Amino acid sequence: MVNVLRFSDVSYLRNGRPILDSIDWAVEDSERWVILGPNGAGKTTLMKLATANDYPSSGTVDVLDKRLGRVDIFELRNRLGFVSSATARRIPANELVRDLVLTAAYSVEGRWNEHYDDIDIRQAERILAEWDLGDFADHPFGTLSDGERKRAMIARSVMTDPELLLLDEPSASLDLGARERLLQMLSGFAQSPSSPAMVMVTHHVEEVPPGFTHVLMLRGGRIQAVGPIAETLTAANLEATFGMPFELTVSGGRYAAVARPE
Ligand SMILES: Nc1ncnc2c1ncn2[C@@H]1O[C@H](COP(=O)(O)OP(=O)(O)OP(=O)(O)O)[C@@H](O)[C@H]1O
Repeated sequence: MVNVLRFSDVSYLRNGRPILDSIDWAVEDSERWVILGPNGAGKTTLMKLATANDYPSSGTVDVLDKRLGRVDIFELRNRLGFVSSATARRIPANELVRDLVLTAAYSVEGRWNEHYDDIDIRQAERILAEWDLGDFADHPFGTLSDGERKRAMIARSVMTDPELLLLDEPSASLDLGARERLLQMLSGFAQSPSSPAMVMVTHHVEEVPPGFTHVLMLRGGRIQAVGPIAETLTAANLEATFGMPFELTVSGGRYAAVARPE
């Protein structure tokens, strides 16, 4: 087992306020983590540190065995896959889906005059099929539905064989069918031994894909609960995290939570 991410006593302060407070957390290469918490809990800030897009105010963050502050972050970012609504906004609307995936191998957004190797072209075709995008390969990114865009961004992020894949709210804004289709794919991907370590942020227990192994629950910048999902994602921990009582059901590896009448 290899640590791909390690936060040691990490705090992140802005305007004298702790946005993350004394976070101790480690992710191993075989693990798939869900980060769960209410609005403003600090989830996006945690992802900024995990993707080397910011630095802690105190404590240490190690990403793929490299200490933030001591490593060339551009070299590190080539070993990470990251999908968020902000990364999708940077994609030119006229970029073809095939090129979107292919250009990841060359760390560019928007095809120019690069020459692509056959091995990269074959890898892109395989990944497009895997994420059910074969029919959209020649469509411009700007014409895709939200669900297709999410799949296209994930396909791009796995093109480089990242050692750690981070997904910030991949199911946000999707309709029920698109959400379920994406969850099935994420679940299959999470359960493949050849997949990288994964960390996925969500607000909703219904969006936890079966196959995810661990959960970190955040509230007000502090860890409320952390550990293997089966024993940590409980009604009591949801109440501590979201500040109200829930009835939690688990069926076929899927979670559902509704407010418990008081
Ligand atoms: N650079 C900053 N300066 C000041 N406050 C900040 C900064 N970054 C984040 N915050 C504040 O820190 C808190 C946590 O923000 P963050 O975006 O990490 O939460 P989140 O859990 O991702 O929320 P959401 O679920 O709504 O996306 C919020 O109250 C936010 O306003």
